Amino acid sequence: MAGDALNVDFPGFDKVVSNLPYSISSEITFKLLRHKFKLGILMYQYEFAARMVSPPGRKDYSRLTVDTYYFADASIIMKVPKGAFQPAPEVDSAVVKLVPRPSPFEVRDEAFFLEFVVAVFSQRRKKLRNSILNTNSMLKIPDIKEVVNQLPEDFMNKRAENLTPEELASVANMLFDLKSDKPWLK
Ligand SMILES: C[S@@+](CC[C@H](N)C(=O)[O-])C[C@H]1O[C@@H](n2cnc3c(N)ncnc32)[C@H](O)[C@@H]1O
Repeated sequence: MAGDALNVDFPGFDKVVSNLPYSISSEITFKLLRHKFKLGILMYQYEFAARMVSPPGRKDYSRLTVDTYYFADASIIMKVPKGAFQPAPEVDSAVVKLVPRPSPFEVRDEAFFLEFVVAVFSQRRKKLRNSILNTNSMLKIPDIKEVVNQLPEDFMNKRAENLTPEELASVANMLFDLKSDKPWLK
């Protein structure tokens, strides 16, 4: 493959091994996760790798974490200190193993779920109720104020950063059903 990895269509492959350009870690990872492959061994800046595998409730837990978990099992298999390179860079690195698999939780609509995750993590310090209200230009839910009042109170009062991927998916599923005129509430 030749060219800008962000602009060319990836060819078919089973395995990807790469010392990635750290400046495009996010874009390349989101693109890769949406590609079909069996195994990835990828080196990232350590802080980025930590965000890929963070548990909920930590500062590293992010859209990247949930997106990664939705598409793949990810684990840090090796920390690579800056001193391993000559000349030494300014940052530590980590090798991540990515094993794509079906999502461990059900989403009613993949595109909507992934957009919901982008929306609520764009306001990660806000309670879910407000982050949904504030990002409805992305989510496009009719009668959003009424809808959020009917969603589970305990989820609405938490921040996205404190909800597991499964919990986020359950809220996204309820919203999607309401949006598609299939009220689960009645
Ligand atoms: C960290 S270096 C790794 C170089 C080499 N593979 C190695 O392991 O020594 C990342 C490489 O990605 C290239 N690169 C940066 N942005 C790219 C892009 N958008 N598409 C393709 N390659 C890119 C850089 O030029 C650089 O050669």
